[in-house]
Amino acid sequence: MIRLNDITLTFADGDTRITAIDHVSLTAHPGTVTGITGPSGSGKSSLLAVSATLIRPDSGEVLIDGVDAGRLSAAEATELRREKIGIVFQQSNLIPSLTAQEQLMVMNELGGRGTRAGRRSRAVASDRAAMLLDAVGLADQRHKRPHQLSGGQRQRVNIARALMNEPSALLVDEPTSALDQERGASIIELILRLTDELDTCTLLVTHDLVHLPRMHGVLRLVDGALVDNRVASVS
Ligand SMILES: Nc1ncnc2c1ncn2[C@@H]1O[C@H](COP(=O)(O)OP(=O)(O)OP(=O)(O)O)[C@@H](O)[C@H]1O
Repeated sequence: MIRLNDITLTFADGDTRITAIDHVSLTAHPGTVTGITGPSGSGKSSLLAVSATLIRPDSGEVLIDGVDAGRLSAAEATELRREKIGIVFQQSNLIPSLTAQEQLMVMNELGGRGTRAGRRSRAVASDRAAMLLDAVGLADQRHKRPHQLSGGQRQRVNIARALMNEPSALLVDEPTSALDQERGASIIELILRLTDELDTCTLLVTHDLVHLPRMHGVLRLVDGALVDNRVASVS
């Protein structure tokens, strides 16, 4: 579970400070996708970065599976990210020289001993990579490198890679921004299905309102503050 309690985050801006997140609280449960929406500059990416423990807020608590990230040392926070958090960034950041299968295998090398599955042998990791690439519809593309894949396929590899270490939290930033409507919709469907099958608590940033009715809950930000909090029946 991800729980944010009264998060405020500011950035220096000359002599003053910009408030990127303004007293935001949220709870995301396993098996659900929470959409985070709002206009450009409203704090969506900042909220995801705080949830990922990549940025420390000025105040408030970030709890990942009950662990208070604010009380961890930098090394412990890195370990928490490896074990518990899968991140899909807006820009595909695949390694150009590696095949799809190898992109996933790299995550196993980074995975700590304490992950939900522990660090696996190469054979077990290879099986999990193959299973995930199959789950994202790329079983027959696994030996291709990023330049041989379409934008939608690269995004699918990103999602599979984020799930390699069995994270309890999946954080996804604008996964459809570089895709047409149809490919975007199929990426959203994929994230919904994997969230259900793998029981992740998923936060998904999108400015595309079309996808929001499919989510279990929606948070709308304006100027860093929560203005609408729709939580559906699924919890
Ligand atoms: N590293 C930073 N340094 C200074 N200001 C920042 C930094 N990151 C974000 N901001 C500011 O914080 C506010 C929120 O930015 P953020 O990127 O979280 O918004 P967003 O809703 O994700 O925007 P977009 O939809 O355009 O990606 C903006 O005013 C932005 O300029």
